[in-house]
Amino acid sequence: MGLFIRELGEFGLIERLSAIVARTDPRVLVNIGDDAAVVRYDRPVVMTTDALVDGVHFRDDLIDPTSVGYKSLVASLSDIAAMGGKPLHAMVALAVPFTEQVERIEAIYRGLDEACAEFGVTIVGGDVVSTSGPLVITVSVTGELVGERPLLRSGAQVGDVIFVTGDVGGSAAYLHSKNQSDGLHIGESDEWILQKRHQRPVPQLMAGHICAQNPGCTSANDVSDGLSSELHEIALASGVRMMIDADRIPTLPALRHYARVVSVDPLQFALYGGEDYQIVGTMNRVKAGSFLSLMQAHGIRISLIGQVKSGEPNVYLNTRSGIEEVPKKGYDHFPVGVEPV
Ligand SMILES: Nc1ncnc2c1ncn2[C@@H]1O[C@H](COP(=O)(O)OP(=O)(O)O)[C@@H](O)[C@H]1O
Ligand SMILES: Cc1ncc(C[n+]2csc(CCOP(=O)(O)OP(=O)(O)O)c2C)c(N)n1
Ligand SMILES: [Mg+2]
Repeated sequence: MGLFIRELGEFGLIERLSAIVARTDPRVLVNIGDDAAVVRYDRPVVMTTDALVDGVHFRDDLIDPTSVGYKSLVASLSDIAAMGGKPLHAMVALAVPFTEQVERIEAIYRGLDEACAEFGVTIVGGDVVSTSGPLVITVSVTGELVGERPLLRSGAQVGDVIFVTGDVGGSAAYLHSKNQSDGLHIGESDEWILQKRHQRPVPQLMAGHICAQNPGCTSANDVSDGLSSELHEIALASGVRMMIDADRIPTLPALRHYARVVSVDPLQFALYGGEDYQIVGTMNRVKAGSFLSLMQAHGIRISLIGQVKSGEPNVYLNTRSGIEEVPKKGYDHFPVGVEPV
């Protein structure tokens, strides 16, 4: 049996956790240990926060605690990327059950630290409280805008092309496979590929920088709730219609293979799954060629998946059998009309 947090106490835990994430950063004037942190920024500040709840955002049998920590930071970095920002500092608030073991929280912090090191972020503070409910990790990140302006959801123009980075649906396919009762639908190497999408998503920071510095990029949104949901957000904020081509939506061979085995349309995962942490956005058609080349020169996979049209804000899918409306579904914490279980 490991050590329980109540044997260590609040301050003992904070001491251990801050040792895991300690780093020196010339921008940090006051680090962990005082009433608040003080940092120095030279440019407009971008800030975001996301809470992750045990049982809702992660579950022991789907993800290891180090990856939970890693992914908790990535979820916020992804929002900063989609705004055209460079993440710099983070705050982490933990609501910890009385029965929690120190080992698990330390593992989460090792994952947070891993992501901090990889993406140049310093954790400058946080909070620890007890709870009679599940573990909640709230990560807030601040950074600076890299370009002259933030990337918004509201700038899409009629005639623009729609782009998405990387591939979508892999994380949701992994969750789906783990929720199958017989669990034998997936080969080992495909499972490993999809597991990585779920457990270790990559925030599209470089793609966000390139978008922010290109005046032809008219809107951007990160894919947390699902491609459909994010496209609907852009359509609504910009007052445009989005038309996407089913055949151009980028999915992994491992996802398509799994989808075939379980007889699910791969687009179900790609459009409505979520937690892809890719960037979807719109781009002036004339500037699209050089934009694509620059992305590719940086090793970023990017696909043009459709066009922006005029009309009532909505999203449509062009398939081989015709054009259909894409429902605005995706991950919703409080779906209307669904009674809690
Ligand atoms: N409790 C809240 N108080 C104030 N603003 C909130 C709250 N929850 C969400 N928001 C804001 O609403 C907007 C949409 O949130 P959300 O759907 O979570 O975006 P995302 O998918 O990018 O994380 C964001 O600007 C977010 O900051
Ligand atoms: C145990 C478990 N069930 C379901 C999911 C899938 N899931 C949970 S939250 C979510 C959407 C993203 O989270 P949210 O809090 O809506 O992020 P935001 O849009 O605010 O960035 C998804 C797809 C998961 N990761 N783990
Ligand atoms: Mg959010």
